[in-house]
Amino acid sequence: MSTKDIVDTAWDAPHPAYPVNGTVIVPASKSLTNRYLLLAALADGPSRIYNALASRDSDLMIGALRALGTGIESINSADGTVELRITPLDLERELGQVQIDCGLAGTVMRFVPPLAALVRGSITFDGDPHARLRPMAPVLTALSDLGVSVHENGEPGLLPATITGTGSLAGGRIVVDASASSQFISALMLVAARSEHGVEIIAAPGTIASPDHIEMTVATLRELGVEITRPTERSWKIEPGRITAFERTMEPDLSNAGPFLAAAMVTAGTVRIPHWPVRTTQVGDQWRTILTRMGAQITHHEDGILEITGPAKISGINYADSSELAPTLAAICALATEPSRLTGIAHLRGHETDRLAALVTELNKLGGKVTELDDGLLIEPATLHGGEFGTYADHRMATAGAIIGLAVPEVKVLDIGTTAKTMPDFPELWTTLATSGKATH
Ligand SMILES: O=C(O)C1=C[C@@H](OP(=O)(O)O)[C@@H](O)[C@H](O)C1
Ligand SMILES: C=C(OP(=O)(O)O)C(=O)O
Repeated sequence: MSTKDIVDTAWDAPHPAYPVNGTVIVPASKSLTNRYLLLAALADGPSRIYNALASRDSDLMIGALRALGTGIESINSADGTVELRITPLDLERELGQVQIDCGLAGTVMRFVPPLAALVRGSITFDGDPHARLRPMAPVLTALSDLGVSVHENGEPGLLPATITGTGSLAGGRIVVDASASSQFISALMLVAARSEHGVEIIAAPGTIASPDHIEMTVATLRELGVEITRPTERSWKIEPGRITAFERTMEPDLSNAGPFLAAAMVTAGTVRIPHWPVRTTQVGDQWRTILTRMGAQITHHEDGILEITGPAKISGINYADSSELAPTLAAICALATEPSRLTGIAHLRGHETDRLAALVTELNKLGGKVTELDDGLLIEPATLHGGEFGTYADHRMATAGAIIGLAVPEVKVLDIGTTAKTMPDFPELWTTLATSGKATH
């Protein structure tokens, strides 16, 4: 059964009788693929992305960039990976009126509007029903502060919105509230080098959500020749200049590696993930620290394979700023023998769904003891039972439900097809891993 056929049905989460023992090739990083795609559109020549992610979020980014005039050719390589050949967009071209579907992709709804300010045309952004609830105000306000014409077509600070680009962006100094998402700062950074005078971005007082993702943006830009300085700890100055065309191979998505590592954790099994990078800007590299603290044995072999063996009993953890790892981590914590406290994740209320509310509701429905905190979750040990696990169009809720189902019989995950956002092959990869232990017993 393909992922498409199982959308909207309850999926019987595999519940193996044996610890898992398998190797999983994890698809490419969403955050890296979508950053490199956007930068290729603005680069000083044609670029190539090897091992690109093929998923709903990357398709939406490709669709948005093509609509703005970027040439993108997708080639299926003999080894099963996807190569993208990108010809940058022509900022002189008159585009007229363009509609962009953002789906539920934060990287499309936040990263592409600043690009729309650089082209010539009237670009309208909209998305899934839930996309209309995700915060947009800081990026729209920043563009307006930079002199760009922004029209909010619905509720203020939300999609749909129209940006009218004139083919150039003067640049300047802006204050951005990044407490609801790091993507507001990343979005402005990604296009800033192509402005006339550069852009200085100052984070407004308060928390900065998912700061690791801003570091990823800075590192990616610097690697392509963009000059960025840090006037203060809370500001970034991006100088005007070229973005160098490139050829890059995408790393596996280490956040999406999380559920497979979790499979080893919750069955006391062993999982191997090839191509784990030695150095990376991905937040998912934190799994090595997090899961070791929770009792796993983890080895990063010289050939690049990360191997994890789960413990007999999972320890609890107090952890701050787990960012997009939080739903997966919460599922592991719900199966731990000690309490856990996940903090610094208030902004998850504005993700694909209100993830704090969704995790409390769905884990507690299965007998869990999860309490919502101001900025996170308290997860106490409890004996879980089977039942339906709702996913609210959120790919990470779906994988969280699958993790619980691996350890608890008769869990049914609603709309497992939502994993297509970043990992369309998840059901097949998961079922293969879930049955991988048998051969060894
Ligand atoms: O820049 C990115 O690629 C992302 C930034 C983070 O967003 P928030 O800062 O909104 O958490 C993360 O959760 C999201 O999955 C991807
Ligand atoms: C928050 C996430 O996605 P988005 O890029 O849509 O913000 C996520 O993938 O966990």
